[in-house]
Amino acid sequence: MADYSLYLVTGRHLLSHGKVYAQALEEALQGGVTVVQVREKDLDTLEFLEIARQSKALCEKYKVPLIINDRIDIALAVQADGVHLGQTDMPVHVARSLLPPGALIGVSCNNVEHVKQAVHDGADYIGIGAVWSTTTKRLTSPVVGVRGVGTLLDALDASNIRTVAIGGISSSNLLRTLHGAISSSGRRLDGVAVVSDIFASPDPFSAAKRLRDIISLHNNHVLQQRSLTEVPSRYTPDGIKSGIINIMRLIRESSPLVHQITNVVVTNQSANATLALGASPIMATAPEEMYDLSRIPGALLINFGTVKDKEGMILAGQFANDAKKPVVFDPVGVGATQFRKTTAAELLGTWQASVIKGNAGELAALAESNEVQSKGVDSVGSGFADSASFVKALARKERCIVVLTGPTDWISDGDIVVRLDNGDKMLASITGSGCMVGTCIATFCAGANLTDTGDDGVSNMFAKGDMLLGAIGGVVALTLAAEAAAGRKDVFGSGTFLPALIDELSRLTSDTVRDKANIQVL
Ligand SMILES: Cc1ncc(COP(=O)(O)OP(=O)(O)O)c(N)n1
Ligand SMILES: Cc1nc(C(=O)O)sc1CCOP(=O)(O)O
Repeated sequence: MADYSLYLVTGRHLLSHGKVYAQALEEALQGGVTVVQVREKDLDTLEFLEIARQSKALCEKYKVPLIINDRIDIALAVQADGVHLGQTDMPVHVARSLLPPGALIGVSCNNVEHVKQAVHDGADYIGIGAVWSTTTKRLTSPVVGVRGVGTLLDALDASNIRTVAIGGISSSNLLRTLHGAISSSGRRLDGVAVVSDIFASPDPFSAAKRLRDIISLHNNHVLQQRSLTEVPSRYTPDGIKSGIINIMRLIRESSPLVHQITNVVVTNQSANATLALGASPIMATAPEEMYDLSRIPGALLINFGTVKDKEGMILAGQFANDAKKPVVFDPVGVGATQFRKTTAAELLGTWQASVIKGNAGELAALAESNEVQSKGVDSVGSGFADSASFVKALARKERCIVVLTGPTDWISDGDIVVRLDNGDKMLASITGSGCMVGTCIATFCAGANLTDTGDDGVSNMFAKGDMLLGAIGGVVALTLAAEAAAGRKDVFGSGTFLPALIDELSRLTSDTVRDKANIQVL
């Protein structure tokens, strides 16, 4: 069976200055390309044939399948291994009847209908694109996005058709592409198809090798995760409490930076909550400072309550991913407007969140579920019928920790679900308590980021440390502080509750966590 993992699509016009086609192709093959497609859109037949012949000789030398784009006659003439067909090219069954038995046929797919048709037609593989925007080809269909690729993979059902993503893939977004493109049942891409990042490079060998190394890193990570069959002992209620206490100590000792791009309503109280926990807040929004901030140990919170600063949010998340810093995403009011939905999709398509936190209405909107509605930033009704299954499924889909807040808080990494029953109804009487949960989660994730053990799957590819523990710690800290504040004699209402809440965050002790945190692991 063909290995689609690094699928090169050529294009002679893209060659870097002074490069010769055959030389560039051979360097790419030496760098680890596993399939080659010859794609020439503006060559006469004779020139195309010559390029295809050269490609065939090199592909044979490196034992790599050769695919020809669009042209069945050329594929037949050079005895290529197959063809790639677009939606307006020759139908699969006609191509099949012309090609020798066993020929590979690939089809371009941009939406679920294309995918279903390709399965029905018996294609061998599909090219899903464009996953990112690209300048190599003028796109006539919308960009699918990393999360959209997962939706197309859902449409493959049990078929054994192979899949590659194409469009704008480079070494800077490959890991995000491989990690984020996953179906609800856990089906992943078989590979990625790349044009310019390899073929326009002055050094196609190094360009292909860089991509190859990222693919190996991702594959190793997947294998490592598969070998984790049991719930690790640190995720018993007592294990979790010990983990939270350890993170609390680390935050107080090391005071990590918690960079927060948040909304104007809560900026002040979020900064104070961060300080109360022992960390250092910075509420910076200018795109120009995102790189420098990402180099300082800590975590990033992106709360789009007043949806501004999108450029800064995009850059901050990308830099944080590069630096393996936690990214906590609080999509405040995402169900309220189409603009918020589009913005959330764009952000989540660009970087990998470590934790997504929201109320039932917000998370329903993100998951495109109608089970719970929102009114502005608030959730309407009593929530999900089965909150545990909901958070687990969303965590699997978004490839991160999901925190569903409410009278009971539910947290999942896609395998384990944790139920937390602390807090006080006074939290609902102040504005921004949900945003403060996000801040506390980001602060605990910053602490967890300092504890990376690098073993048994704790470290993930985009943020070092145990993000599940960080998310639980943040919720536990705020809800226990709320209980303590609400029980104080000097608290008479929401006006005195807020400062008491900040005080109690700073006074939170190991004993309180051990004795009062109400944690169940499901
Ligand atoms: C692997 C792969 N996927 C998609 C395409 C695009 O093919 P098509 O839709 O035929 O468009 P053109 O390449 O002809 O512009 C591809 N070539 N390879
Ligand atoms: C040939 C092609 N097909 C696409 C599709 O969406 O079907 S995108 C694309 C060009 C991909 O080039 P690059 O890797 O340089 O971005």
